[in-house]
Amino acid sequence: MISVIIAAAGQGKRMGVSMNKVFLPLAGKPVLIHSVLAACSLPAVTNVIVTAAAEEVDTVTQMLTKFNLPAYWKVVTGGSERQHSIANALKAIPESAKIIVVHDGARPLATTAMFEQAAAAARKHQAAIVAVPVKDTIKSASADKIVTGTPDRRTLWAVQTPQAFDADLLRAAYHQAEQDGYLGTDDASLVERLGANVAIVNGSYQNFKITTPEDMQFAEVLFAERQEVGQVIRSGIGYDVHRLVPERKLILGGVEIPYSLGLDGHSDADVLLHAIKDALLGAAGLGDIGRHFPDTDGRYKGISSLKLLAEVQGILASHGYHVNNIDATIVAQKPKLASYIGQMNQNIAEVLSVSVSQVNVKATTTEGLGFAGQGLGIAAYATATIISAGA
Ligand SMILES: Nc1ccn([C@@H]2O[C@H](COP(=O)(O)OP(=O)(O)OP(=O)(O)O)[C@@H](O)[C@H]2O)c(=O)n1
Ligand SMILES: C[C@](O)(CO)[C@H](O)COP(=O)(O)O
Repeated sequence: MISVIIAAAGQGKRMGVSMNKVFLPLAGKPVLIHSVLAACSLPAVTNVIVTAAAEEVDTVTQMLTKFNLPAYWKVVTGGSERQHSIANALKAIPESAKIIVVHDGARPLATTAMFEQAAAAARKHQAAIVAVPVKDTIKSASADKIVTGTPDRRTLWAVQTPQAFDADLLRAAYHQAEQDGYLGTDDASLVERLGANVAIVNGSYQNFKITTPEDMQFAEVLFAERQEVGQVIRSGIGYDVHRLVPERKLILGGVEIPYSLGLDGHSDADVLLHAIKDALLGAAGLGDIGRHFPDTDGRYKGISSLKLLAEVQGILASHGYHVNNIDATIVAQKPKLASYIGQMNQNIAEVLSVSVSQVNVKATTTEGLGFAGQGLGIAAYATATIISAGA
């Protein structure tokens, strides 16, 4: 189980704008959201703690709510220095966390691979940082700008985030730093003080910290490039069956259809939308509706499947996907569905924010064969294609 801390409680003074730099829009999303989503792209991440300045807690909360994160999240108030912010966030991490990954909200270009490699190295070595070899010659200098030394560049690394740690080790390091009044500029430096080894995993020169206005311009270019290069189409399949029973409404594609029987189920039993949702989640590699909306959860009793379709759309959006097209077939001997299909297409298109031409619902009988043919139940098949903006 991995817990993530995202540091976003700074002021962004060097950016020279009137708002916190992590709120600035970048490739259609705030900088902070890119950083959070990069961290959440690791399946083992179960919770995310975001630090925010006291006066920005509401703004950050609203922002995270809007982007419908795939993991549990919480916003905590930061401190006057980054280290104080992380110390506050540590208090909100569950005791059960094994690995804690710390990441700057201002590093939106971190990749899933960086998080994976840092976490794997932390499991092996207890502590790991993402870093790149320095390219320039580095000098030390006195306050009056006289060079005092030239360290051997071959031993120097420019350190980034994510930084990943054994949870107990990181807690001990922060405790010790507080006792000693030590203030470091990254998390690993606190762990180094305990004598622990910190492993380096290769970062990327593109994983820079957004600090000054030209960083925003450069990041825009890199995101645009990723979008072009990395855009992929994925497809998914969904199938569902519900039993026809008396005293239930028959709802298909969000349309209530007059019939003597209705579909039985925990929700409104809209078999068509269930198949479509499974196809969408399958296309995104995100499991199925049973995983996201278990029928053991009372919140979903009788719920409109259109509402859950909207939630699935939000989950996909938060993973950087949008819907390309849906094709679906309802298998029902009775009632005749042709006159309702236009409305089903419209309902689905509206919820998925696509045009009606991207949704194609069909219906068929089975010539009296099988459970559908005998009128015992209705089945639905769906396929979906979605487009990702790339890694
Ligand atoms: N008290 C602080 C200071 C910084 N940060 C976060 O730590 C990351 C790295 O810090 P930095 O780039 O220095 O951000 P700022 O402090 O916001 O920038 P500046 O120094 O230009 O004011 C940022 O995502 C920032 O929001 C934080 O959580 N709490
Ligand atoms: C943690 C860090 O991003 C590693 O490079 C960096 O040290 C943060 O420093 P800042 O002073 O908060 O910019």
